[in-house]
Amino acid sequence: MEGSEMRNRADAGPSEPGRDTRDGSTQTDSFGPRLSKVNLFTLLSLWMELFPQEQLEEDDHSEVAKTSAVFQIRRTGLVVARDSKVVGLHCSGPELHAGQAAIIQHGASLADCQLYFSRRPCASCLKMIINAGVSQISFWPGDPEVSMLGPPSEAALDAVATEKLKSNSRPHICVLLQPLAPGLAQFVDETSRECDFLERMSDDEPGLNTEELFNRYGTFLFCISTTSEQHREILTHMGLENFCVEPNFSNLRHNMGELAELLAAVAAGVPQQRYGFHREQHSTPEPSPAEASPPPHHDGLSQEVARHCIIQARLLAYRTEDPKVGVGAVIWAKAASDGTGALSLVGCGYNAYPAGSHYAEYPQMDNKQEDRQRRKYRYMVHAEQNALTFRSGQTRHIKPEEPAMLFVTKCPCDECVPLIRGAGITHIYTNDRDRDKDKGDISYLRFGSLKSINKFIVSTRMGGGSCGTPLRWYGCVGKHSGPAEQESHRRKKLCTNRPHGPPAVRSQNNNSSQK
Ligand SMILES: Nc1ccn([C@@H]2O[C@H](COP(=O)(O)OP(=O)(O)OP(=O)(O)O)[C@@H](O)[C@H]2O)c(=O)n1
Repeated sequence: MEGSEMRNRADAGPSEPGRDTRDGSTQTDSFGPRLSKVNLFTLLSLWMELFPQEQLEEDDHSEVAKTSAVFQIRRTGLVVARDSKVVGLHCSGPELHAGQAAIIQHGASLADCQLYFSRRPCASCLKMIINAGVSQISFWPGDPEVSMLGPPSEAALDAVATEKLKSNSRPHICVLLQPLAPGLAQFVDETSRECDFLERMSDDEPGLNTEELFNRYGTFLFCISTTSEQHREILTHMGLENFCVEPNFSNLRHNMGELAELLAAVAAGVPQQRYGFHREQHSTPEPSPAEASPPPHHDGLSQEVARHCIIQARLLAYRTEDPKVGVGAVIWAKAASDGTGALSLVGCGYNAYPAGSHYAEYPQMDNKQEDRQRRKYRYMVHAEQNALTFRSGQTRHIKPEEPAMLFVTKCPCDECVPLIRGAGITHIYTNDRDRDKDKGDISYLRFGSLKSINKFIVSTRMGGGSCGTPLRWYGCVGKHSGPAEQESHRRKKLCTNRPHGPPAVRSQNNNSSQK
């Protein structure tokens, strides 16, 4: 392992200092514990591995598929970060591995980037990535891309080659896992159960058992499902013997388990069934249930892909710096052709104070604070604004011929609508809970009159939810109003008056924030 470093930060202390609570005494709400950047990137890479797979084209790819099966090539997810900002989200496709897709898209601009893989990449990917001059390669310490659970010969050859590449390379090749901030797992679990998507369903179908729906989808694990013995064997073959000794091994499995459960909880908050994004029709009355049968696909984007992307946005929201409301946004354009089908990342972000600033220096109050100077609104950069500012690079300017899709966990506000339109976004996927509200310092009045952009609003299937059941569409003005809505609005917050949980964790210096 000369020249490279295998680091386990699994037993490092909290990744970020505690939040400055100078104003805490007057704050009734405070955002919960925060996801560390390393863990966000790790989670996004794991989630990318599950990007809905495009159908293999029989003629072109069947041979590739057969070869992959023989060599047990596992699908892999990849996050490319530059200066701690996500500039690429990739996954293996029918033909290209995730690492190869990244090389094709970014080329030499991978230099000095940090790569987060959901599996240790195979030697053919690794050599190209090292060659591109990346500064760091981190991978999830489970079964590698050339699976150790398959035929041994290929895996053994690949393991020898990757070890040699590691020992001769400049970039740090390592395992980076951080423990979750205290209380984060519980916070994510609670907020996922109260997620807008589940909440909307229970509002509309009061009898619906959302708890059951939540639990049903919360089961996938990343190499946590292998037995301890198998896992030890895999680690040993990968040259990670140092993880096999106690207490390292238990710490590693514990940290992996926590992250996998967190991802499962976030994904479970956006159920696959009884739910979907549906295009809002302009100037036409809401169709009756009998007429309403939106196709499963719209503009070529399946419900599965839309769900996948909004879950990415929800993961980003757990990096918020807003004391009250976490919002995440991700923008994809139709362009590339790796495992993401025809999608290529434009940018992503979450709501936060301006990059490089000290959180505590800024007002943090909401509009319940009478002194307007102490309100956060003039300082907080919105999720969409960060996603548009920190795009993936020159190549990711939004081109008129490439439909650009924004997935955002909260309805765009009046400050963001002109930016979104001006940037050339063609599709918005969101929910419409605050739509048409004027809250004084922030208002949501312009979204409704936005006609030039296709709007897809989360809606739920009515009356049993079998595939043939007609759908009822939402996105209608003023649907939620009155005390019930206000109560529901109060509960919708990612964190509102949490009865328990540890003190909030906050970075005082957000130099490295993804903006
Ligand atoms: N599309 C949006 C909408 C809102 N925000 C974020 O959400 C915050 C405002 O949230 P909102 O719920 O409208 O207002 P609050 O005053 O926080 O809460 P309340 O509902 O109690 O008024 C903004 O500061 C911003 O951080 C965002 O990032 N992107």
